Amino acid sequence: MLIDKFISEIESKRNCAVVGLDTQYEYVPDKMKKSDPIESIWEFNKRIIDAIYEIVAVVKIQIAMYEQYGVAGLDLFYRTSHYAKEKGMYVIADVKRGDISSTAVAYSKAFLTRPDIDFVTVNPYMGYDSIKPFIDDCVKYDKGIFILTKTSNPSSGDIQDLIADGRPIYEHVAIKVDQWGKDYVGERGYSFVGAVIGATYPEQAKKLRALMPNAYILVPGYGVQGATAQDAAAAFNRDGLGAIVNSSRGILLSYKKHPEIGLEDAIIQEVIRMRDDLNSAIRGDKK
Ligand SMILES: O=C(O)c1cc(=O)[nH]c(=O)n1[C@@H]1O[C@H](COP(=O)(O)O)[C@@H](O)[C@H]1O
Repeated sequence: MLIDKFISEIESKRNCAVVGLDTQYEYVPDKMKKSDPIESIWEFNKRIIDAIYEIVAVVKIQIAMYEQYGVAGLDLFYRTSHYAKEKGMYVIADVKRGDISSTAVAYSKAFLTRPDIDFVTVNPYMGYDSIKPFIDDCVKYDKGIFILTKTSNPSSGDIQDLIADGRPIYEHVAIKVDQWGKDYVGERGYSFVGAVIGATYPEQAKKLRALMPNAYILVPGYGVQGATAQDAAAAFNRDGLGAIVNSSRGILLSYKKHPEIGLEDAIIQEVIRMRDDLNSAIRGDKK
């Protein structure tokens, strides 16, 4: 199962960090900027992937950053996913889809039938029939999903924290994630039905971790959104597994903090710093 191979790859790289390719033209170093934003971003993405693929197992590509450039941007999204896959990386398409089942079937087909995409993010607001087409395709094509459960943003509590039947809605979502994923647990004890929990909510993460012990958790919010490795560690199980931690701007823009070194060196330095920071918080490794 994909989820088992995915875990082995994270273990062999000893790195649960996800590099978020939320790339936009403004992020490209001035020296690399060409008149065509698409080609500039492509060059930037390729150089980042070339720099990281031996030490990082996973990239997350945020589709909104590409869609803002229209059809050429979408083509760039797929060129990027294809390139990362060619380099042996796991690819999460961060698309946050969710709609009635007939539409969800099409959304799922758009991403999960592709060999260059391993996981998608989905929104559970519309309930099980909006998620099931993705689960069916995960079975058919050996893929995985991450279901938004407690998101990292400051307003995530507006709806997710409301109390229903004595507990916050995000806990109800976690219980559903656990139920929906129970039949799809691989050899390593994790299901391909995963969850998203923001690193910015560590207290909630502890409870949620216990409510869905078999879910792999995508943890955004490390770095620019203010969460620390200690915060992110709340989403992990005792086995040191069970979660992956994303940083996008923190890595993409790291070259600005180190003008004295080249782009690749700055990216590698930041990725290694993040990896060691996480391993120290999760397993007590020496930094
Ligand atoms: O699903 C996500 O990845 C996600 C969920 C969430 O709760 N919060 C969150 O920030 N994200 C995504 O994670 C990335 C965070 O980017 P940085 O804040 O730049 O590291 C963006 O692509 C967000 O869309």
